[in-house]
Amino acid sequence: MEKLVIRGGKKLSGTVPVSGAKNAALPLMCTPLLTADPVTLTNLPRLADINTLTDLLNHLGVAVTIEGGKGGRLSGRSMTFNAASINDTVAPYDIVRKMRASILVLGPLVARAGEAIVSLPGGCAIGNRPIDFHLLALEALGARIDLEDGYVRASAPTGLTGGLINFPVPSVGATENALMAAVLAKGTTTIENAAREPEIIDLAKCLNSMGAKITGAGHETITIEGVDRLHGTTHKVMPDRIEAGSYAVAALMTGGDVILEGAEAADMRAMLTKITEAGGIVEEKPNGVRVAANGPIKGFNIVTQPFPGFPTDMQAQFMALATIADGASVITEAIFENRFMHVPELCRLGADITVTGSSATIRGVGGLKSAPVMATDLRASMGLALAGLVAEGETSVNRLYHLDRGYERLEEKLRALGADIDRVPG
Ligand SMILES: CC(=O)N[C@H]1[C@@H](OP(=O)(O)OP(=O)(O)OC[C@H]2O[C@@H](n3ccc(=O)[nH]c3=O)[C@H](O)[C@@H]2O)O[C@H](CO)[C@@H](O)[C@@H]1O
Ligand SMILES: C=C(OP(=O)(O)O)C(=O)O
Repeated sequence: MEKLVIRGGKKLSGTVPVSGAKNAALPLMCTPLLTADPVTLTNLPRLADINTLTDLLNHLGVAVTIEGGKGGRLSGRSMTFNAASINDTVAPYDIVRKMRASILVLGPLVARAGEAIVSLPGGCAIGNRPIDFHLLALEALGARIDLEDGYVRASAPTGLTGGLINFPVPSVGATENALMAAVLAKGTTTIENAAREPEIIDLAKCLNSMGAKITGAGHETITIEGVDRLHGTTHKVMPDRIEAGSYAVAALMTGGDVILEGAEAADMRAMLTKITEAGGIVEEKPNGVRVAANGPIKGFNIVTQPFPGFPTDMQAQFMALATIADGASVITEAIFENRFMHVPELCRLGADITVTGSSATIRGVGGLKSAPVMATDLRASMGLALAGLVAEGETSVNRLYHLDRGYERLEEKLRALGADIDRVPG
């Protein structure tokens, strides 16, 4: 096992290239299941989750080729997926347990093959994370759902039929599954209370370029006119707004000045507003977004919400920022019931945080002090790495497999900005 060793106190400055978005890439990689033609995705990030989904697609019979790399599965950024035929409709536990987003093969498999048998993903460190909305969506399109031996079987042997899907609360994954199921259904589907995240828009763009007829992506109501078949396409994965936001926080915390190259400010409004409230400078540039410190960090309040609200995937990073603010901040986690696992670890670095229910009160301290810390999930790991960048002494962050799910070449990118950071055997 490896760990990150960070010697805090360096100001970050320069330009950091923003990678393709993990949370856009994963649903996009499921679109090839909907067509017998090849689909090429460019700007794919080099991440463990991309490998896991590649394994699952291979298992289902999708041929995957990696272009532009110097060898090795992590070296390419452009991949072509060819699902000329589907050999298997089972997503096995061994793969699904590594990555919840495996559930995204459910909708496209039922739509194309008339059946999908997917292991129930179960909960994870941040919460229970049921999949009832995914199942509700498929049932609304006429699929029969059975739960057996830890697997969900969805079947529609004569094909899906368009219908009304009304989500109780917006769900990113369930909206994506619903979209990928409805594109090949007979007739019209309406999704009410759809998630409005930019990743949904990216998925709809890709599906439309394959011949789908989707309108309203990015709004609460999405309409899909089913088509008989889809064709291949080439699609560029959107920039990762969560990765970009994480580097924005790094710039502000370290008193630095960083250009987030390729970042899309329009997708990051809620977090950029909080950067400004915390006293940072935000400047939109032709090639991205500049974030710079401008004096002491001020306290701020956050409630996580579905897009366009403040993203839960940035909560841990902003909590790290709040630990060194002048004054108190309150952060309320309203999406996942157990997403404060970084709190005790931040406290080990000297932070002053009290949690009451779903709210954390963070009283800024003069400075953090290094300690070995344990990452519990992806964004918690980034929160701890950010704290390490300002902590006095040498902080080690263990359990890097979480970070490797979602941050491409993290230590390389931070080092290029001036951080003193190494990945070492743990
Ligand atoms: C791969 C990916 O894109 N992951 C993101 C996606 O996860 P994911 O798609 O799993 O998250 P959802 O938007 O579905 O979750 C929103 C809320 O709905 C609940 N829910 C969801 C589905 C369901 O069937 N039943 C149910 O109750 C969840 O427990 C949660 O409380 O959106 C989350 C919320 O922005 C992000 O934190 C994740 O990084
Ligand atoms: C929670 C996350 O991912 P996933 O939904 O894949 O667990 C995340 O990206 O922060």
